[in-house]
Amino acid sequence: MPSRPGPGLGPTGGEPRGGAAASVPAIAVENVTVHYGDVRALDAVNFSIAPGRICGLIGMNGSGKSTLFRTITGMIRPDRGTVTLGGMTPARARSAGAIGYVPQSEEVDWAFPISVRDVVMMGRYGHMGPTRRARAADRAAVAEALERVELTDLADRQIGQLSGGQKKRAFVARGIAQGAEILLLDEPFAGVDKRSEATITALLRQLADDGATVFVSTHDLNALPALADEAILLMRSVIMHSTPTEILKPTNLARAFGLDVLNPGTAP
Ligand SMILES: Nc1ncnc2c1ncn2[C@@H]1O[C@H](COP(=O)(O)OP(=O)(O)OP(=O)(O)O)[C@@H](O)[C@H]1O
Repeated sequence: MPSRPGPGLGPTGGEPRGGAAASVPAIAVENVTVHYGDVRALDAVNFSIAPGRICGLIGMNGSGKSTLFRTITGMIRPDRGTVTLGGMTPARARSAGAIGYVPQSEEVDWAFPISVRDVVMMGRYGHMGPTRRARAADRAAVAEALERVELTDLADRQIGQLSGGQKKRAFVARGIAQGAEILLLDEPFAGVDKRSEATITALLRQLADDGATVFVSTHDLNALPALADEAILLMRSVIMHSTPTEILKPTNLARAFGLDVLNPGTAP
């Protein structure tokens, strides 16, 4: 993974202002098509995201958001097209610890007997070697990550005994402890109250200010301007990739959702 972009990249985004590393997209998806049997979940998806940006992913149920995340992380291999992360294949980026993934809640076994601290420690596995024995540096990174997401007091709780927002923060902490340069979050605001949503939004902004690239799916359209520098409207392929303001224009949302989702009363 190229080193994180330095001060050449503005904290709230903006185009990279030079430097070879800054010209390599953090996430590049080229012509990606994915099928599940006969179902075409993604169809010739194309876009790229520059380092240090927060990009929102918007689309109706079944539009392919989770499939796109799984393809970017390398869990799914596309039938056609390529994904590159900082110039690397997903497999290489994963083994380099460059991708952090916060899955949808339904994908996690919350009954698994593991503490919050241990979940965050999983982010350090790539740093530990085959013995997976935590060293002082690993424990310090976990403690710092827990502090950043304000979960230090709950570190010894079983992971399933957290609230929805706290669970999301635990997984964000795993990505922080890992030192992930690309963070993918699938619906981090689902089942989360406004306060936790604001905490997570502020945290993601800090991570992006530090150079991380954040790609986040959400159904909460009203949260988009505060959350993201740019956004993608997905419906099997990219309908639009622009600023949140542009994406949220009713005519554009109608292209993805087929109705005026922000002002349902005014829908034709
Ligand atoms: N394992 C699977 N086998 C078959 N079809 C699948 C599978 N997973 C997803 N699909 C289908 O692929 C399409 C895209 O699904 P995906 O889960 O990526 O959408 P999504 O945008 O994440 O939806 P949601 O907002 O409901 O989470 C849908 O038509 C879905 O039914």
